[in-house]
Amino acid sequence: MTEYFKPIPYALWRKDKAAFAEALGTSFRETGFAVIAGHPVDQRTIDDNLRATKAFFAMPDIAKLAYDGKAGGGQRGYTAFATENAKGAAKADLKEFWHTGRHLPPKSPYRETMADTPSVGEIPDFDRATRALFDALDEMGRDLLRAIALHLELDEMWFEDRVEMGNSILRLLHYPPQENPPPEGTVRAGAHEDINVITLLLGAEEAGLEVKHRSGEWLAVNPPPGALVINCGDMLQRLTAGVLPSTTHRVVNPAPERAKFPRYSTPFFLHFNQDVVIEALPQCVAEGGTAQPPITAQDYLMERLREIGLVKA
Ligand SMILES: O=C(O)CCC(=O)C(=O)O
Ligand SMILES: [Fe+2]
Repeated sequence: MTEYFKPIPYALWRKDKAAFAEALGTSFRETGFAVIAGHPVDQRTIDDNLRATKAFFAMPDIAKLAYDGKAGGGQRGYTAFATENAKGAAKADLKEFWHTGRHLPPKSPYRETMADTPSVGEIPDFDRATRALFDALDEMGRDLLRAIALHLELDEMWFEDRVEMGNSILRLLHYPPQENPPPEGTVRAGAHEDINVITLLLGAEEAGLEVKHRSGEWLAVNPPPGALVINCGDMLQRLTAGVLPSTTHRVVNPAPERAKFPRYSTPFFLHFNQDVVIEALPQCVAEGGTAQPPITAQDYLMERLREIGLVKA
């Protein structure tokens, strides 16, 4: 049987760039996903963020709703339980979440489309801990993009100035325990694709994440402790004319013996700068990919947010 999601050691990137790029590219082409072992994000940064996350979601609804991000399409702050739905799905997901966005300099032109993240006064370490994890994953994401660039026969730094002010988002996710069976047909996260360039996901050790292989089979992703899951989003798929697929994935409800446990996971959605034009790479078209018309990252994001119910049409 093919061994999917075999952890790729991050240390290989330091030792042999070509070998790492090849391993990452092969995994992405096959499943749209990869698992990275020995990632460089400091455990303390992860632990502090998780502590802040748990403290936030433990607050009463009324306190959380003071940070409601609805007016801004849920791109910053809090989105309440059962609000977001997967594209085309009738039922909302059994999750609540928080979004931290990029911290922009006061005069940045990107302020027009990228809002500030609200500060959470009730939890003294919240702003610092979430910002620290945002920055660590932003840095690691840029490093991974260098490997992806090599795989795509681009200059290693090709992505660098296209993502440095990207509208990236750190999502703190809370899937509450399911002590009573949830309503028929509802799941923790319905089948969907991510909108962005790449996603770096922490916290998928608690079971539930499944990836739809092109054979139609749902594959469970069970990263070992300390590993990080990464996947291609729609923007990378569009850039590569489908050569690197943005694979459908979901989070299924827990098995009965885990139903009393919550699930906390933390995807970092790495985005392009809003004004980047996403246009199919000729080398990907040449190898059989299907090009779509060029579109700016901002226009594409708005189109997709309408589809998932975060921005009303
Ligand atoms: O919670 C997870 O493991 C995955 C979450 C996810 O796919 C998403 O929020 O886009
Ligand atoms: Fe996702």
